[in-house]
Amino acid sequence: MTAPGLSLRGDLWLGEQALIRDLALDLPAGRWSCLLGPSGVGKSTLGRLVAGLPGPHRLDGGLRASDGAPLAGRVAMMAQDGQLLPWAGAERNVTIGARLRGQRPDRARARALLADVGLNGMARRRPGSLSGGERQRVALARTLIEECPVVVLDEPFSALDAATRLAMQDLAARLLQGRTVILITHDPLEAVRLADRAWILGTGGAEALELPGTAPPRSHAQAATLEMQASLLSRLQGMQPA
Ligand SMILES: Nc1ncnc2c1ncn2[C@@H]1O[C@H](COP(=O)(O)OP(=O)(O)OP(=O)(O)O)[C@@H](O)[C@H]1O
Repeated sequence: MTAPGLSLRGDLWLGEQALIRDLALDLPAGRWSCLLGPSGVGKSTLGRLVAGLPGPHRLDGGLRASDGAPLAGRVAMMAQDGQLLPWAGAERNVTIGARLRGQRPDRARARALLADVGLNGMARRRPGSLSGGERQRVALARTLIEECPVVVLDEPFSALDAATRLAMQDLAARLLQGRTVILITHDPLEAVRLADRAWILGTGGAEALELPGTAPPRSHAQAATLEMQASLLSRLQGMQPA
């Protein structure tokens, strides 16, 4: 599996509403690109566009993969709300992609991933009997089991406590090594820990961020990480509507 880079150009529209003008994003192949920005700016819309999900969104300058091949079938997305099937247990939720494609589900891999995300012994539990953070980890396992070269993670760790969040960030960084990952997050520390590249999206386009010179995943305790987190938080605070 070779992961392509992605190029996004032009204005992002949702129906008749222009969300972001003049996007010019080059997401490097096999790396983590992080998108931040105020609520409602269009980050999830952009994620859904990359994932090829249906909807009234469009990017009028185009979305291209660096290898020139279509993206269809090469993107896995973990949506903000997880979108688990309420009637299926955790393991069946994790293997739903294979089932829908008519393939034999890899149950052993699903159980191993559930154990990796800290849900050992919960394979049969339905979403309704899981906490919000546990549901989010089932959705993460479902994304990780797909062998897609491009992965969109839309606020994947938002429901987790701080320690579990750090552990899941490290797990995702390890298991998604070599994939082209788009991480949408509101958490400046998460962005600084995981990103190879990062941008703040606004209605006028994307502003690239300077990141520490070390390779991700970066320690949450390093001075450079904490300094960058603080400065990013101040910038995001300045972008909120009064
Ligand atoms: N199905 C929809 N129909 C109409 N408008 C929508 C729909 N989904 C989103 N929007 C609007 O599109 C805009 C962008 O939404 P989007 O979810 O992409 O923002 P976001 O940056 O991901 O926000 P957040 O950080 O709060 O998740 C918002 O103004 C939102 O109200």
